[in-house]
Amino acid sequence: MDLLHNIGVKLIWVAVLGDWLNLVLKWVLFGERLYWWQFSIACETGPGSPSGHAMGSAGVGYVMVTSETSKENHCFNITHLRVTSAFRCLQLMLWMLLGLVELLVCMSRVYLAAHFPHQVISGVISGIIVAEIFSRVQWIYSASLKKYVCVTLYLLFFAVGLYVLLKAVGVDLLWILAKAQKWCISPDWVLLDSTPFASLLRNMGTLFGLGLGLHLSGYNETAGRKHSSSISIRTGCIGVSLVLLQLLDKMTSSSSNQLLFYLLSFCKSAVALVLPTALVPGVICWISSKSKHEKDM
Ligand SMILES: O=P(O)(O)OC[C@H]1O[C@@H](O)[C@H](O)[C@@H](O)[C@@H]1O
Repeated sequence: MDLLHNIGVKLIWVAVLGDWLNLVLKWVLFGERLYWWQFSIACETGPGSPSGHAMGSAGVGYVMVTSETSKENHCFNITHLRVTSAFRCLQLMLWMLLGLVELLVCMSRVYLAAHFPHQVISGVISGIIVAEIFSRVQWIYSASLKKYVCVTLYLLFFAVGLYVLLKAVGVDLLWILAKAQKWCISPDWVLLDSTPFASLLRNMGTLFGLGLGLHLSGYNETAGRKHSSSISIRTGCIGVSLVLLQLLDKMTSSSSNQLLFYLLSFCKSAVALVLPTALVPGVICWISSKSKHEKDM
């Protein structure tokens, strides 16, 4: 397993678990929002505390900066005692960049009146905590498909169970959805894909897709199609994956049937991970090895 592979895996785990935790915290904390219904991009259907935008960007940004600085450490081949000034400068610049990005994200959410200041600050802090916890977790890099399926099901049933349990005792966790439907200036602004269950299914699809993609790419490698060596093959995989992901992103499903919408949301997110991790590299390597074989004959 190389370093870049591990960084990619950690990024997705932090993004998914961070967003899942954001959903649970929002349900538990019941955070009110300000006047979020006055802008289309801020007409959110989930409670306000902690901010999902602040939490997600902080968690993912923290992983990127810490991984990049340790990767540079690896590239420069330097010991802890002999850290060069260029390396320190790079570290400082990356941390400053992350600070600036977070400042802009938080200010924009408060400016749009989607959040109170304490909600964006708690979002940044909780995002960093999630990322820091995952920097100590090692089993994610070698988790089997079975483990991915178990974690996906556990997270899904935990969130749905919490919703059903609280509903049974008279607490409606979707209270802010009704508010959005009542107050957002245009009904078109209330998008089904911003609802808590759409976000839950999207995250579960992403985690399952990652597990499936890694499992299939492991199968590709044992089948002799090693797709990590050639730069041209890697570039081809990135290019084709980006085009296919753009096409996938453009696919929308009708929101008239909510259950079907959530199911398709799960499938779309899973496919978005299987494509670049297994399908595209597998097919490109198969084509290239076939043409090489034909040339040799
Ligand atoms: O809490 P915020 O900053 O308004 O963010 C809301 C977003 O939070 C994310 O966690 C969800 O995945 C999105 O579906 C949702 O739109």
